[in-house]
Amino acid sequence: MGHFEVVDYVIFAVLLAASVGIGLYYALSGGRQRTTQEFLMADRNMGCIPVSLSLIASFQSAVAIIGVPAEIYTYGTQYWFIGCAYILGLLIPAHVFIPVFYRLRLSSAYQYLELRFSKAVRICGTLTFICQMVIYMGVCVYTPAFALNAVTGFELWGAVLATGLVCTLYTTMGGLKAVIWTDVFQTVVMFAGQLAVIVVGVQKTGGVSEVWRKIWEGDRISGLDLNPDPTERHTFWTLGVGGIFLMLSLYGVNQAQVQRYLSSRTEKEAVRSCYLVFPSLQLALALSCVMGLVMFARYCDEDHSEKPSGLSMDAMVIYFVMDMLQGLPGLPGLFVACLFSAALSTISSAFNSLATVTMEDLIKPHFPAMTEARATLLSKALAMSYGLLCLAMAYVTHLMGDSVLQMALKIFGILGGPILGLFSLGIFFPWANSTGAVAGLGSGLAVAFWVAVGSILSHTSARSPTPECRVLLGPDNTTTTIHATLSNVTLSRPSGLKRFYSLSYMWYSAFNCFTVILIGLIISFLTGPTKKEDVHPGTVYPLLGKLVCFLSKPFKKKFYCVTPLGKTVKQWQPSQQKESNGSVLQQEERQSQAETESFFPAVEYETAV
Ligand SMILES: O=C(O)CCCC[C@@H]1SC[C@@H]2NC(=O)N[C@@H]21
Ligand code: NA
Repeated sequence: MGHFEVVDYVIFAVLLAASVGIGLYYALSGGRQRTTQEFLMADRNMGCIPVSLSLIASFQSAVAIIGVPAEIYTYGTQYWFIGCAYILGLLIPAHVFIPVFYRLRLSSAYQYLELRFSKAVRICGTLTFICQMVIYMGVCVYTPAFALNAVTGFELWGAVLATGLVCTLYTTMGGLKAVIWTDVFQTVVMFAGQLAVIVVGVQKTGGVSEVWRKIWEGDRISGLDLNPDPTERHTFWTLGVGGIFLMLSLYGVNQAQVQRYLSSRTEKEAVRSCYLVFPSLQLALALSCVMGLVMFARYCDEDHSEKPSGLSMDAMVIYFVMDMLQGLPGLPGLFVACLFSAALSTISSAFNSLATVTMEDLIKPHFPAMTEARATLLSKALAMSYGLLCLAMAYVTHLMGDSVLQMALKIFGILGGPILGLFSLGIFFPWANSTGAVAGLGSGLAVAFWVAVGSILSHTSARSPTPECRVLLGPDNTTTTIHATLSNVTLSRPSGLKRFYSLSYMWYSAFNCFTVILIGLIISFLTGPTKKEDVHPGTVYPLLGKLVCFLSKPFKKKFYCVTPLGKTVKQWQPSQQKESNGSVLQQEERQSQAETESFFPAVEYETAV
């Protein structure tokens, strides 16, 4: 089933060659990757278009291309509501996280944690991030190779090795510039591949109206499920609200994305790139969901006997693609190129961000005297070693067996959620101190693993409706319902601890984030909250102050806004720059501080006038 013509291999090889070519170009042009500023930060001179396409590519891998259609085919279009989470999931990074990180002129997001808390907090954050990305990278390398192998006999470990090596090669040679520009190229290939499958799929299934009829009768268009039960796997709340925290953990505080924001030539360019992510992410989501619907329309009214038995849902997507594109030379190759583009662009982003944080957060602080040449060489060696580590992780994924989409989203929830909580604790709660931060992160991770392991051991993965597919059978047009797939039988409502374990994995990000914040604040207050004047300027975003000012706009006189206590506050104008604790601020720092203060009005409480 699904053999490849020569032209398909040529297209796949062209994709790999193009990526290596871009890497080579950036290795031999510009500053020739001789400084970490260029290698890790792309000289901080990138425009918003490439940055925004690169931001998409970072967390849109073969997992989404295979996993989302499988999700839609099995459970209907409920997952599509995650698109609602993209609104706040991108607005908050654009207006809270980017200004804070950009004005502190960081290289690694975790430098923020040392400025706001302490070196220990920075190390803990960095190590958690490294765990998250290494495991996630394993899933991303494994997914395309495994799915292809299951259906087409495509050489599994050969593909994994080819992907890993090509990716390590151009990441090591061309640094962040190469990673961003290959991401741009690979995102275009990714969209093209999905579009090709949809167009051919619709045409082969009898046209749009026929596809729509089958989808409608197959009850695949899910309504707005407002069920508030947090153990329901996918509802508007778990996807639309729980998804916001998933997005914040990825597009707000994940180093791979923060590094792209920081590589933008200006803060405004970075904010614009964040805004540009929204339409592209909606397009990516729509393409994946439509692909799942077309696949459903194609196979719904067929008995499932002729399919190779035991194919997982993820492999079924490849089966569908090869079935659609067979006999159209070049298109199977295009889809394989699309799959590996999605994987490569995510893995290269992960490599590069891992190398950056390892250098900036774990090595440089201990070797301040290290020369640029040696530091850059070490960064390249790190990219290489992470490449090999990720191949090992691919094997671990082989053993896990969950649906790849669910696996990736769980990883983000279990490890990304606590990191989001740690940064939120620092940015929104000035009283939080280092002890609270470490205790919060530790407890957040402990609870996260407790829930995750609990849900695996008690097999109460969140209840899901048994998908049905009503089809017209026989000449007398009787309708029969068959179960599209044998999903786990819905269990009786679990109680107590079992209920806790059956929390929907889409709530992991929010739940773990709040655990870190709650514990972090409690410990901070118990061990002596941080005083306002001790907080490093520009590391706190006065959410309350901004909200109050924003909400009280109608009543606000020029330069004043009313606090909830009815007092008037005088917004601090840059001209009234004070020497903070006696030391004269350097002109440049004064300017950046003024910028920061003007963005976050440092409110001073005066007696009511
Ligand atoms: O594709 C992957 O590698 C991970 C699965 C998707 C991750 C999340 S889901 C919400 C957001 N939208 C995306 O396209 N990726 C992230
Ligand atoms: Na990708």
